[in-house]
Amino acid sequence: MTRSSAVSAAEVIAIRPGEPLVGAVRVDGSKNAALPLLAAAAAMGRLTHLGNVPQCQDVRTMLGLLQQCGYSIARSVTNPEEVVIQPVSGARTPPELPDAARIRASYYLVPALLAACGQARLPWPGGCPVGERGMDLHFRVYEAFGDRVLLDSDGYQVRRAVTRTRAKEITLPFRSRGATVAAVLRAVIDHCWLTLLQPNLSPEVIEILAFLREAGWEARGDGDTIILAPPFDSEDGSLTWEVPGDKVEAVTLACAVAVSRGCASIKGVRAMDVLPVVEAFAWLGIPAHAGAETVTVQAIDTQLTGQPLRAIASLSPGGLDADFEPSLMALALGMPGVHLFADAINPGRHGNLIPQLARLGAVIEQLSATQCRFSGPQRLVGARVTANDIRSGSTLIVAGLTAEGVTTVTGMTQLRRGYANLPNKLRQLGADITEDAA
Ligand SMILES: CC(=O)N[C@H]1[C@@H](OP(=O)(O)OP(=O)(O)OC[C@H]2O[C@@H](n3ccc(=O)[nH]c3=O)[C@H](O)[C@@H]2O)O[C@H](CO)[C@@H](O)[C@@H]1O
Ligand SMILES: C=C(OP(=O)(O)O)C(=O)O
Repeated sequence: MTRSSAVSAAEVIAIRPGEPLVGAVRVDGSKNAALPLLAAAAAMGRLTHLGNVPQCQDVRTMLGLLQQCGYSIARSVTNPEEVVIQPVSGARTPPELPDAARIRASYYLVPALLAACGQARLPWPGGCPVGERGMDLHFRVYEAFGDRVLLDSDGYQVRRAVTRTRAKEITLPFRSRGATVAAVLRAVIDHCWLTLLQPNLSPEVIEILAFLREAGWEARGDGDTIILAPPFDSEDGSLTWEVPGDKVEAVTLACAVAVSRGCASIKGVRAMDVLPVVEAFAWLGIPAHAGAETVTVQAIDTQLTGQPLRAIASLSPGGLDADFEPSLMALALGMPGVHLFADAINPGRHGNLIPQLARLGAVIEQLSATQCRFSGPQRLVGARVTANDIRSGSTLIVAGLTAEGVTTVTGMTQLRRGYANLPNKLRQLGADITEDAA
C-alpha cells in the first residue's frame, strides 16, 4: 500500500499547520454532477461512455444501484474514471434497493426504473444528515405526469402512468435541484415536450441539459424556464460525455491555499462554476483568477480589505451554492470583519459544523439553526473533531491547516462519500496531513 492510499483509507487524519500551500493540483470529476448524469444515461436507455467519473463512495454506491437495476456497468481498466453504462433489455420486476438509503441521489433513479420496470420502489434517501430533506416536489412532478405515488415509513413507490404524456408544463414551488432533474428525466422517458417553470439552473442541471442536447434533444434553460423537446427521430447510437470537474473540491482547495497564504493552481474546473467564490476572494482581498479550466490563487499577495463576508446559500441562478458555504466559513474565520453565514437549504449543516469549529476555539454566534455571525480574525487551536457530513469534513481539514498544534478529524467515512481523496490532493500542495494512529 502506498503512503497516499494509506492516508485516504484512514478513519482519522491529523493535520498540522505548515508552510504555505504551493504547486498545482487537478480536481476529480464532480460527485454531484456525476450522479444525475449516470441516472440520465440510464433513463436515456442508450449505451453511454461517461468520462471523468470520480471514485468517491457515493458514486460507487450509485454504480452498484444501477447494476442492481439491471444495467451493465464497466470501468475502463486503463482509465478507471471512464464508466460504460449499458441499458437493460426487456421488462423487469422492480428491484429491492436497500443501498439507496445510503445516498441522497438515489432519487435520481426513479425515471430509469419507471422506464425499465414501470415502477420504482425505493427506501427514503440518505446522504448527508443535514436536517429534514423533503421529496414532496419530486412526487408532485411524477403526479403531474399521471404517475401514482405511494408512501410509507420505509420509503416510496412510484407507478408509471398507463398513458404517455406528450407535452407538459410544470411550475416548481421553489428551485429544487433534485426535483428539476426529476422533471427533466421523467420527460425524457416519455419523449415529452416539457416546460418547467422556476427550475434549478445550477451547473449540475445545465450539464444534464447539455447531455440531452448531445442525445438529440432540444434542451435549454434560462432564468425562469427549462424547455425540452424530444428528438424528431428516435436515436439509439452510443453517447460519450465527460463529467465536469468538481467545483466544490476546487473551492475547498482554493480556501486551503488561501488560509495558508500560499500560491497554487487548481486545474480541471470550469471558471463559471466557481465564479461566486472567486468574487468572494476578491471582496476579501485575496488575489484569485478563474481561467478556462484553472483557478489560480495567489494568496501570498493578499491585501486584506477588512470587508465582512456575507455568504448566503441560495438556489437562485448565479447564487452561492450551499456546498461552497462551509469552506468559506473556515476561510472567513481568519479574515478581519464581522461575517454573516447562512444555509437554509441544508438546515442541519451549521449544527453539524459549528460545534466542531468551536472545539478548535472558534467563537461563532448562532443567530438561528441556519444563520450565524462571527468576527475575525480568530486564532484556532488544534483539537479532536468529527466530520458529521461531507462538507463539514472538508471544512474542518481547511480549518486544521490554520490551527496551532494538531487537529485530528474523525469520521472520514463521511468525507470519502464525497471526495475520492481530498487529503492526498492537499498533500500534493505540501499540506502536513497524516494518518493518525487512533
Ligand atoms: C446529491 C446532491 O446533488 N445533493 C445536493 C442537492 O441536495 P438536495 O437534493 O437536498 O437539494 P434540492 O435542491 O433538491 O433541495 C433543496 C432543499 O429543498 C428541500 N426539498 C427538496 C425537494 C423536495 O421535494 N422537497 C424539499 O423539501 C431539500 O430538503 C433541501 O432542503 O442540492 C443541494 C443544493 O440545492 C446540495 O447542497 C446537495 O449537495
Ligand atoms: C449534501 C451533499 O450531499 P448529499 O446531498 O448527497 O447528501 C453534499 O454533496 O455536500
